[in-house]
Amino acid sequence: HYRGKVASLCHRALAWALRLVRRGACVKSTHAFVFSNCTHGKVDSVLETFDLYAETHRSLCIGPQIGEVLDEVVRRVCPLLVLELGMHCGYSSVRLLRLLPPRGRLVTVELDPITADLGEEIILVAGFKHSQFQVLAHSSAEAIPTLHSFLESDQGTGDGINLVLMDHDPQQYLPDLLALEREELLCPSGCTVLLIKRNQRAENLRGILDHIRGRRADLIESTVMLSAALSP
Ligand SMILES: C[S@@+](CC[C@H](N)C(=O)[O-])C[C@H]1O[C@@H](n2cnc3c(N)ncnc32)[C@H](O)[C@@H]1O
Repeated sequence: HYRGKVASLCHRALAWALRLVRRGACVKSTHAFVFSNCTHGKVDSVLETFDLYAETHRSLCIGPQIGEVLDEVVRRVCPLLVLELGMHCGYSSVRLLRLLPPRGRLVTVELDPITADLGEEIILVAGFKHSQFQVLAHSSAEAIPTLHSFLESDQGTGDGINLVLMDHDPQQYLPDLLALEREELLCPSGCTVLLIKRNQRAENLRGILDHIRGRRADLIESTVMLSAALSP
């Protein structure tokens, strides 16, 4: 009489425990898999190993499908200075860095310090040097006001940020864009903002979309990504 119910309960408990374990282990296990299975110094191998991991494990990386949309935008904008909010394990950072022009630089922000360390190691494993990127282990709200001093010390990218990739906390997308504008960190001749749309409800992004439309920016919407070219 109770066998079916007990089996169903056990199944649900196991699924819950697995979800819990995978959620906790996600960053470390992604890092360990990529670190030990990719060819060090080969960018394509690093990205392919991330994709291989994501075939069998839960992964927060944007993955190849969104990655190709990102590549297309980076090739078009050819940015000298990119700001990434939400680095995680470094997948999108590596994707961005491999397409930057020789003088191009990436500043990437990650809230969790352990994740930030692991992501930074993966960027180095992919063959990039500290002269090409900077990891800030802070929340986006803390990091943005500090970017000024960082930009001023950077001769090649003095015009400001040309491309912003937001893939952190959707609740922060609008406050962070407003802070970037208030701090005058965006390139005065125009800046492209990419917003990753995961499973957020449409209303969570309504504020930032209204703001972008209010600026009469060119807004390109896809199911996975919103790209806005903010004019001066
Ligand atoms: C979806 S993951 C980013 C995935 C990454 N873009 C990739 O494709 O590899 C989101 C990351 O943003 C970080 N995060 C969340 N809120 C943040 C905030 N307010 N500031 C900075 N990072 C944040 C999380 O710790 C997490 O590592």
